[in-house]
Amino acid sequence: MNIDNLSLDQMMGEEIELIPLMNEEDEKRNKKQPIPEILPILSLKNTVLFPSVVIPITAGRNQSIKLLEDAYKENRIVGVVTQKNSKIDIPEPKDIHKIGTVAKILKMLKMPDGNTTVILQGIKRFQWTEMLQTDPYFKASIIPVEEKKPGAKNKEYQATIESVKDMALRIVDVNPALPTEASMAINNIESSSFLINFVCSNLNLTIKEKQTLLEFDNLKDRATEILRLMGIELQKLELKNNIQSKVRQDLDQQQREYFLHQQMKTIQEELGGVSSETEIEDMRQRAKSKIWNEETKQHFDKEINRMMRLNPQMPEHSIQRNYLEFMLDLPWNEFTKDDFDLKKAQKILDRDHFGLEDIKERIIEYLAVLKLKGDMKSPIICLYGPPGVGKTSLGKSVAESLGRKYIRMSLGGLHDESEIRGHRKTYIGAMPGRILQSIKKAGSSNPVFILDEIDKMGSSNHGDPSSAMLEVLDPEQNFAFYDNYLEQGFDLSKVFFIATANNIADIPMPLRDRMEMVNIAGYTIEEKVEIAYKFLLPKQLKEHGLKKNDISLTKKELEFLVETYTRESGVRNLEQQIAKLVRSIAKKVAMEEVFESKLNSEYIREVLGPGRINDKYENNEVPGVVTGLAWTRVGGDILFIESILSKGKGNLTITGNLGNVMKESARIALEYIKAHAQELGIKEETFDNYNIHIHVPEGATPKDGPSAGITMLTSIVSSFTQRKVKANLAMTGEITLRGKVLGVGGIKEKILAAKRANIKEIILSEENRKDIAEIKAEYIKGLKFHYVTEMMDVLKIALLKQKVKGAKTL
Ligand SMILES: Nc1ncnc2c1ncn2[C@@H]1O[C@H](COP(=O)(O)OP(=O)(O)OP(=O)(O)O)[C@@H](O)[C@H]1O
Repeated sequence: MNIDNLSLDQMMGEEIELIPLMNEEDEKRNKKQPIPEILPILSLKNTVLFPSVVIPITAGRNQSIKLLEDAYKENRIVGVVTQKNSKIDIPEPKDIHKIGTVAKILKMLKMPDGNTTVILQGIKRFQWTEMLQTDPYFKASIIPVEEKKPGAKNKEYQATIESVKDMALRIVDVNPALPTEASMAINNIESSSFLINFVCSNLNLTIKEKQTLLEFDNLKDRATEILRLMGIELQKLELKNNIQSKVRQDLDQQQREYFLHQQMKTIQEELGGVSSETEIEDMRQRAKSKIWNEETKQHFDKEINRMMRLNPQMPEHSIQRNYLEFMLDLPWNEFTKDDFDLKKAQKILDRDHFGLEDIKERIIEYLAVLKLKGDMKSPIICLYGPPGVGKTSLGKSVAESLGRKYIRMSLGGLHDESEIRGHRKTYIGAMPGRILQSIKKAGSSNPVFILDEIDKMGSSNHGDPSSAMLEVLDPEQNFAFYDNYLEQGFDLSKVFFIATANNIADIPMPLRDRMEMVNIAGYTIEEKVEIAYKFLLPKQLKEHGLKKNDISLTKKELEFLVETYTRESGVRNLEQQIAKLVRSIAKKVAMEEVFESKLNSEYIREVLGPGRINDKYENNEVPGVVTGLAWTRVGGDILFIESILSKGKGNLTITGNLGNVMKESARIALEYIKAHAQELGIKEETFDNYNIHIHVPEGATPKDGPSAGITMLTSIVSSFTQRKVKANLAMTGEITLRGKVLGVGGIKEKILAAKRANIKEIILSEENRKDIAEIKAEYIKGLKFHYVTEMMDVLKIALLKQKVKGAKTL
């Protein structure tokens, strides 16, 4: 047996007329309807019928069908109650509620499936008192139960009714399952009790809740309760709607993105480009051949998965792609095989460089240790010396002889630590550090890596690059060099670093401690001529596409070239001058002009211009002019110190763009001379009657340092005594007020410069004797050294008894 609600469709079937809504009149009529004292009782499983409400019912149980048929034939009045438990098929009197609603059968239809459908309208509530019959259906004696309805003037009740109406309309509004016509129906309801019962009947409530509502005797209480239940329902509906719309939005967004991605992929493929998926797949394939440790592998997987999640149109996508490309491009644990044939190495070094025997030997020793020990733990070599002496090119030869890749990185002007270590990749425009960029370029993890101009590295508020360099150069740390961009340690321990510098004093101390310093001082004129003859000229001829006998330059012409057109310790400028000459001939060859392949000094002058006469020792005819030796970043040089007396009040003037230390030397010298005037044969009043002016040409070049001390001393004494300075003499040394001569630096370069300038004798501090001992005999051939400790000794050697021609009497 089965009693169910009729669906809306069925209700709208042809044979059912639409039941007009209840108005006050209908209600009154209903109330007056006589109710018999004994009624057939129809039990419903899932429905509670409220007074005045019209509902369709389908009866499936035989008893119910019989009941309805009998009642329909009689007065069409039945008592409708709800079962306490809807699961019971054949209920007994104890299984049904006591309170129900008397109903009128408005219509009865026989359905094709054998069921009977009736349209019932609730009339008023009742309570059954005694069950008189249970077979074939329930029949019981009943008493009507009146409802208490507050009057029209009860404001609270009216307000509650208004709220019920508003709330009902809102529920219709937010519940997508309800047709919008429902709000029209609600608006048309005039009777307050019908409104309450209509809402009770149609609201989505449990049967138990509906039965409780039905059992409220006071309509106001029923209204209040329904209001509460509607509030809950409304909240539930709104929550559900919110969730649904959010889910829908998320889905819409995802679908949209998926759709757009697909479109983009197709467009990219049409244009012949590579889609992001293909790119990622390529990268995964490339990663398979990489020699990575577990940690790096995991890192790569994590990062590539991240890339997959990124939208290819977003800038993050290309940042991520660049990062992964960089990881893949780096030569992780990829090495070139070393060639440890040291004889061959020696040959290559000799083939490319003239002289430099000590340095070459040191390099071969280094390679020997590398061959035997197999690691690079020995300190890094730093070649230092003036520009153009072959520091960088030596590194290149080392790379060739070992069969390693060669890279050079200039550290000059580097101020920022991140240039070495890179920027964290979260920054826009972030890049890896230059060390790893160079390694990537080299394509192997063990190249010969020249760190050029390590002394020119500065520091700024962006951090000190030298601290990052410490990690690079320290064999204990560089097996896991951390680059901020890569976010991984990279092994630099197999890299053969060679650093170069011009001035070791400018290399930060901690860096200097980690390197083995090897000095390349510079070349003598003879050596330069040899280098030009054997290396630079053939190299330039080759570079300009000329044949060997297109140009012939004898050593004599080369010497002229060196002396007239270059002023340097190295050979870079010389190489440039040779290149100019070679170019001039190349032009003639190309234009098929007739030319003389043997280049003489006239031709050189024609191409290179008048040239400049190098500073050479001049003469000793003028008092107060003494030759000093200076050290500059470009090597050694000679310099003249001049002093002159003029009538005055004993003032000292110093010119020539001198630094403080040099000015102090002048003052020390003068005070020393004043203190020892008698010994030196100078009248004391001379100091008060004459001004002395000391000048060091060339004024445009800044000069500083203490090494001109003895030169200034000699110059001032020569001016005050008008004594001649020994011919072809030069000197260098620091002075003290006590009269001592201290040692100075840059001796090798100074000696070379002195030789070039035609100096024959040199005064040095005793402390510098050891430096001279280190210089090869051929460099100092023809030079005479005087080692002194006292300033008086300098004067004894430097000043002749003889006065200059036309000497003044002071
Ligand atoms: N002893 C030498 N034999 C042959 N060629 C040399 C020698 N010394 C230098 N050269 C040549 O001189 C040129 C300049 O040398 P290189 O660039 O190595 O100088 P550098 O000392 O590294 O200078 P910088 O300090 O400016 O870097 C190169 O072409 C190099 O081959």
